[in-house]
Amino acid sequence: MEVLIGQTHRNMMTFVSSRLLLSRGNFIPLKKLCFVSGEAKIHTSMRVQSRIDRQNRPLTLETLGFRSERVKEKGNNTNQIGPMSLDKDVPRSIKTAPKRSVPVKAVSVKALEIEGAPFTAKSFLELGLPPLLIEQLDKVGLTTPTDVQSTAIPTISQNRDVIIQSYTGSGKTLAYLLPILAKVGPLKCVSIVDEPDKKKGIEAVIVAPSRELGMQIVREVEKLLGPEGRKAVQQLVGGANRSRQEEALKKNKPAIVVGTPGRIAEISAAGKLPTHGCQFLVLDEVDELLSFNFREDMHRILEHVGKRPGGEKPNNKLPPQARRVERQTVLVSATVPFSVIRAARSWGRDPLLVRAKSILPLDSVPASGTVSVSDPTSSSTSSILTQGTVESLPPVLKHYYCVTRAQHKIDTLRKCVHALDAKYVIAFMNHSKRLKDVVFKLEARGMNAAELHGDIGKLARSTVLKKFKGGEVRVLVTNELSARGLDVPECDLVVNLDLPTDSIHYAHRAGRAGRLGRKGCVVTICEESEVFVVNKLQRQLGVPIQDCDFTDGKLVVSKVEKEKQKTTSEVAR
Ligand SMILES: Nc1ncnc2c1ncn2[C@@H]1O[C@H](COP(=O)(O)OP(=O)(O)OP(=O)(O)O)[C@@H](O)[C@H]1O
Repeated sequence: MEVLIGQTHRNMMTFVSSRLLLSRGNFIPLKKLCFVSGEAKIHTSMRVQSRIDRQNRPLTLETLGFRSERVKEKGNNTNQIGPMSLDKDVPRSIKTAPKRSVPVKAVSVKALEIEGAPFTAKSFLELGLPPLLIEQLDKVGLTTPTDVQSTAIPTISQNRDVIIQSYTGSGKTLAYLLPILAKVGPLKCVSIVDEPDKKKGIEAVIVAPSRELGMQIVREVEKLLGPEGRKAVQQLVGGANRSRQEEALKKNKPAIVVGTPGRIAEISAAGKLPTHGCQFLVLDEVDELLSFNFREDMHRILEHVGKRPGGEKPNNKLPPQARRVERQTVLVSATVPFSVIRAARSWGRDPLLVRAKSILPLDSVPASGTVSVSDPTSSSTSSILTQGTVESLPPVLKHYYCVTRAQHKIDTLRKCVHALDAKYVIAFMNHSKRLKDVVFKLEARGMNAAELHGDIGKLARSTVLKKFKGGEVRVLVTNELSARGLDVPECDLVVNLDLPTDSIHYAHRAGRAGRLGRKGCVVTICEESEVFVVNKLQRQLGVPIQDCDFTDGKLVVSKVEKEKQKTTSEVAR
């Protein structure tokens, strides 16, 4: 069961009984929603389901402990950078909800008695962040929160354990960083006074699965802290000099550390990371962090960062959300398989699943099994097994596949880049040994390319990334290393030269393009014998992947595909 969060006036949230499907294209204010009985065929852009809390009261922002302070907006902002300003062709409702190409049957929908919800905040001011932080956001040109930021910031501010799930490039990093910076470090709320005698340790630990992602998060924090405050954050990523990191910890006494599991666990085991009083533990790309490779390090981190829930007894005289004595755990990913739901339940206290337009208490999510999505290749509304990839793809991304022989793949890639006139291309392969060969062949045909993978050393990795971001390299040929978190906002084309292993890997690779509402394409170049895998992927992801070719410098969608799409849209009508 889920809760719909919509735009109304009195900053309150409530729930809808039954599943409600809204028409794609226009965002409908909640108070305008009404009963729909029987079966109605409507395009779905958002699923709304009911949720009743444990005491059988409807879950509202107030039951979450949130009291919104509407703050008057400060005049007109000329430097507004929001999803809307990035891709003017696409209405907000499409950008914030994944496309489903097939009509689904709506069951009866009850009237909504909602008059207010703060989640369509128009500025960061509305989310209760401290003035110093708002000022800093303004300085770096950030004024409008994305939808997932509008839901996650107030929820985390109310000390809730959460899983943040939202599609790639939707701004999840700031969704957890801002409520942390509101309580920790030099930009925190002035009303938070440190106890004078208390020895200050690390107050927030952020874990990421790769060095690149870790450094990207550090840069984001440093950008907000500014030159004076940047010592409040320390990177603890692998591959960097450990003794320098330990010295910096001792000298600067940072409030926040960001790092990879191995290095954090190593320094913690050496007794040089004072995290026992830590307030926040964030696991970014949590489904990856749960993998076997990280098991031991993650175990140490979970045991030693802050107090685990269930230890000390909370003071019942305080209001519910002020009672918290243990660490707050925030899990983040675009893809949330059931292993993450199970982990959140065992590591957190009454965790919530926070999405761009909904908040879902985890105790209402089934322990295992199916997540219902519409199947784009059939006209039925069958429930299919997904691997947590529902709503993981940016809605504006277009997906294609092109069939070719193995020996023609690189030539097809070159044609694809020209046909789409793509400027920032990331091409994924499964084996790093073959990357060099692809780069060589592309360069031989006059296309600037470079390889990026774990074996080239950290300095070379940084240089290649810098060149790619600077436009010097047009095609970045890489492996799974770059699939998660890599943020190159200009990336307009992702190519799968090898098929990803599953829909989760497809989603993360694809999400390097079409970031924050920008246009982008994903092209999977495969052999005839692999087409069934592409079909399976599109079923699991709930997006159409169209058969295409590159002829006379243009992308041509196959006739059969066009017919299929036509039939689909007729059924939808
Ligand atoms: N409110 C905002 N206004 C403008 N730009 C933003 C805003 N929030 C985030 N961004 C920018 O959007 C881009 C994508 O953000 P981010 O990397 O946090 O996405 P993500 O959801 O974590 O993606 P992924 O799942 O791929 O890691 C970044 O360049 C970030 O600086």
